[in-house]
Amino acid sequence: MSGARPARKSSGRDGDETLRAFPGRLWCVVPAAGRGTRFGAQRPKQYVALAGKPLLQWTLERLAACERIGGLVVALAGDDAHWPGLRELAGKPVLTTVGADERSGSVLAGLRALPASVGGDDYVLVHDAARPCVRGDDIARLIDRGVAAGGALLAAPLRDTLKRADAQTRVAATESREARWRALTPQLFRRAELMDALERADRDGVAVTDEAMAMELAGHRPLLVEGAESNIKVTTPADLVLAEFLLRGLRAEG
Ligand SMILES: Nc1ccn([C@@H]2O[C@H](COP(=O)(O)OP(=O)(O)OP(=O)(O)O)[C@@H](O)[C@H]2O)c(=O)n1
Ligand SMILES: C[C@](O)(CO)[C@H](O)COP(=O)(O)O
Repeated sequence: MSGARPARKSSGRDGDETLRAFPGRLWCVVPAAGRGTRFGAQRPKQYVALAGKPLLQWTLERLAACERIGGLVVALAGDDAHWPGLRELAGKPVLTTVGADERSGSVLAGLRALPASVGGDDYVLVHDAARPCVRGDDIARLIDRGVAAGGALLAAPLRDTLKRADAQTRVAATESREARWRALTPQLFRRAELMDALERADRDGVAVTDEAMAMELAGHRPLLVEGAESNIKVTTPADLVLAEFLLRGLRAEG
């Protein structure tokens, strides 16, 4: 990413000349306002170098390359000093807004910053900036099955034996892995329903860790759509090594 510019709240007017999002394609909100505490780098992990580019650049490029996505809204930290001022990727508009102290708040800010042309009943995607290895075919399958189901998320079935630990990190119990899945992103919901669910969780003081949790609390039953195990979330430095390996494989696939 070229020279950094401070994050600023984009209004619909900012990208009017490119807001003609590709007809029939969905907008994607990208929460990218985290601090990367568990990663422990000098800069927020979304800006650490990954295969020669900032991690966030990979994620945004992979989303913009997806045929089914028409525009991106990136929620940035108010003091983000690394954002390069992108306004377009692959001919698709890139808008920004200021995120919040929690991921759910950043997602809500992104939903609010979507162009007015995105109606309340329109489906939108939410994808972590920290997941640079997402596959376009997974996104397409999520959209096709999620729209039919009224909302969905990519997920991976738990394949390891699951242990619960006591305070001394010793096995307290072995938990069933039957019907247990790991939630991934993107997650796909109607704009208004998701905003209502997130606002309701916030009012109720419930800390939701993904969009589907907020939707479940609001009475919805999102569909799990199996996604690639390679769609990892970069949380610690060890994940970055794996992400570089996975990206190389994705590039080899073309
Ligand atoms: N207040 C926040 C917190 C997180 N995120 C984003 O949500 C995604 C998943 O969050 P996580 O992996 O937990 O990132 P961090 O919160 O930065 O990591 P940590 O918890 O280690 O600080 C990331 O793309 C992150 O930038 C966000 O937009 N706003
Ligand atoms: C949204 C998510 O990636 C689904 O697994 C996860 O909940 C994010 O958690 P984090 O602690 O904010 O990284």
